[in-house]
Amino acid sequence: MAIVLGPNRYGKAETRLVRVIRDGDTHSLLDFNVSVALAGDLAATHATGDNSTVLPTDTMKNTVYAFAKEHGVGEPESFALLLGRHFVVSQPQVESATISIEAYGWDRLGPHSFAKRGDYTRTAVVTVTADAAQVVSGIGGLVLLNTTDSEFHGFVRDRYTTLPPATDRILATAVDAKWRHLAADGDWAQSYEMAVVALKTAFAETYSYSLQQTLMAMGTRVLTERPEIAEVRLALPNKHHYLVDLSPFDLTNDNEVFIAGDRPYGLIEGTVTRDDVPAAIAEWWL
Ligand SMILES: O=c1[nH]c(=O)c2[nH]c(=O)[nH]c2[nH]1
Repeated sequence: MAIVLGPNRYGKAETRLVRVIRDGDTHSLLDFNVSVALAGDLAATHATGDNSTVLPTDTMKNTVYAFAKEHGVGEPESFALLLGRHFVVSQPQVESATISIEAYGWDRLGPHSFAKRGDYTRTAVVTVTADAAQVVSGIGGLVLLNTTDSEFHGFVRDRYTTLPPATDRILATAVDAKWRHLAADGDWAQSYEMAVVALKTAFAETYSYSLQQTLMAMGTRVLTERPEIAEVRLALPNKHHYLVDLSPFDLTNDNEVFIAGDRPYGLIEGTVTRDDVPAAIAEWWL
């Protein structure tokens, strides 16, 4: 029996980068959280602490900031590809580089004034190897709610089941979604905007008998409308809204007054994929 090192990677997580682009008096702002993870020939440092193939994580952080100045920052997918390719090309021991970016939105208030969008974030996870690149885009924390057109009944009942069947309920969720692109180039801004429109439209337009059905409809809509996307992964928390019992006050409650539940919550997760696309080159998670 031997004990061996299994899969491993390392990098600098959550480098916070704010880049101001000045066009005279009119400025724009990009606000990223960048994580770098490198994998490759790292046996020596794990075995003996021989760091001769270890690019310091501190250097990765510096590279993020220097690239923001030298190359500028645009779409998160483009910046992630630039960084990933740099580490694979410049460091022979690096076999794969995964760059993950969360992009925080700022709404313009004036030529150089902005208000932070407090809700959802845009994400990009790019994996680069010597001969391939994989781009995964996504959104996190997009809260959606339908006040009707949602039912849930016909479910399994056992001796612990108390949930009453619902023929008209609130359906609410905070969408975490990621989608894998077929190619490593594209119009990232347009693709992202239209994928998000597809997710929102499918949520709003689906008459739902379960959040699972809504998940499938959302993933299907993205793939139907966006030929550049191979596969969509969704995690949909069921943000339960409970009808308040107003009968002690001699009041009716015809689906008008709710308690917004916090936890626990149902968590519905699934992948919707085309059946004729190449497999992912690297594992990716939601
Ligand atoms: O859309 C739903 N799916 C479920 O699986 C489930 N389970 C539950 O208690 N409520 C719901 N709602």
